[in-house]
Amino acid sequence: MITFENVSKRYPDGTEAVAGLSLEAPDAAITVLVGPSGCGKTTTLRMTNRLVEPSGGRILVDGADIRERPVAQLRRGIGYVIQHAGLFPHRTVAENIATVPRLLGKDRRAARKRSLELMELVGLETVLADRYPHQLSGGQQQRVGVARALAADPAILLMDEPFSAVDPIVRKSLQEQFLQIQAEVGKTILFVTHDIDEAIRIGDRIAVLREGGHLAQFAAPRELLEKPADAFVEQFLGLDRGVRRLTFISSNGLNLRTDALVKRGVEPEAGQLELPWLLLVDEAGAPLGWIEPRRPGAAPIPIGHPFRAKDDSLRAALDAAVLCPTGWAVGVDEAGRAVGVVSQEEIAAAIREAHRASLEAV
Ligand SMILES: Nc1ncnc2c1ncn2[C@@H]1O[C@H](COP(=O)(O)OP(=O)(O)OP(=O)(O)O)[C@@H](O)[C@H]1O
Repeated sequence: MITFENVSKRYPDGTEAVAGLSLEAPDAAITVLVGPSGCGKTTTLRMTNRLVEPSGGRILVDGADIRERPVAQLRRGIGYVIQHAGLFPHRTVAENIATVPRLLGKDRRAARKRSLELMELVGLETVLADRYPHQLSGGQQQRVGVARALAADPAILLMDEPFSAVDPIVRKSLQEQFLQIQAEVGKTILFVTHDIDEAIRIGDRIAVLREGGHLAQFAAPRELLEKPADAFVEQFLGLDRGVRRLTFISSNGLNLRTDALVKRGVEPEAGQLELPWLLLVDEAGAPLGWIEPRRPGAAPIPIGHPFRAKDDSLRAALDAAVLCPTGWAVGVDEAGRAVGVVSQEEIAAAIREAHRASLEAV
């Protein structure tokens, strides 16, 4: 656990970068520091590995003041990933990753073996091991940066905007993979970003900072979206926080109807002819499109995208319903077979129900 106790930083020119920051970053969790430019996120991160010394307060790792340990020893237990990866340009990928193990005295072969293992962990093909950083894409470089930070198996990872130098699609895949890696390695992570969507996607806890390094709110993502502490946090979260909080509510409480499913080549039953729409499925149960029983022979209407009935959120179900011209969402199982359909109206009722339950829980 990393504990900030009333930490402040005033730079020599008088800039108040961080003011009275107190928070606890729990073990094996991702704590995100988010806020507008200049609010002291990087300063806070760099105080944790003593690249910057606080002007006041204390930082503790597992209860011990970080000033009581030699800096080199402290940093050995802390991996650091920065924007643009910060790789050594004249070292190959494998050599970059092996930097710290080599410094710690690991022999060349063992260090290379570890590099290759880490490349696999972060989703890099090992054929890239002997390339130089400039021969990699931005996303690949970021992965090398993460692998290098993990190389000495530190308990703590500090990550400063690690995914911000790549395009949104690569960024999303880096985020997803990062979450998978974290599920495996369970590090205590402090992650800086200015992007609230990234914070909500990856954070277990989110610290929203405002100008001058003041902590505006420290909460889990769902709580942040449901109960922003003040107008600043609310504005920072953006206009669609109502829809985004549905990401944290499971869709498995939705009542999926199965009477609207009809197999290809099978005549609809009498009761089905009363329904406005029927979902045509193939022999294996995969959705093919919507048909109108009153207009036999018309081409099926595409379903848009389905949602995973067991594990997707209400947000995914709602999105599927609003994207489809029929206003119905198709729920599928892990094999992509339709398990039922649900209307926008029923999803809206489930949202109201979830809202009421969360108000009652307060
Ligand atoms: N070495 C320094 N000397 C003086 N002022 C500094 C120094 N480093 C940072 N600052 C100032 O401290 C404040 C906080 O900077 P910091 O880099 O911690 O913010 P940030 O939230 O990480 O910003 P960004 O999102 O733009 O990277 C800013 O006003 C910045 O100009």
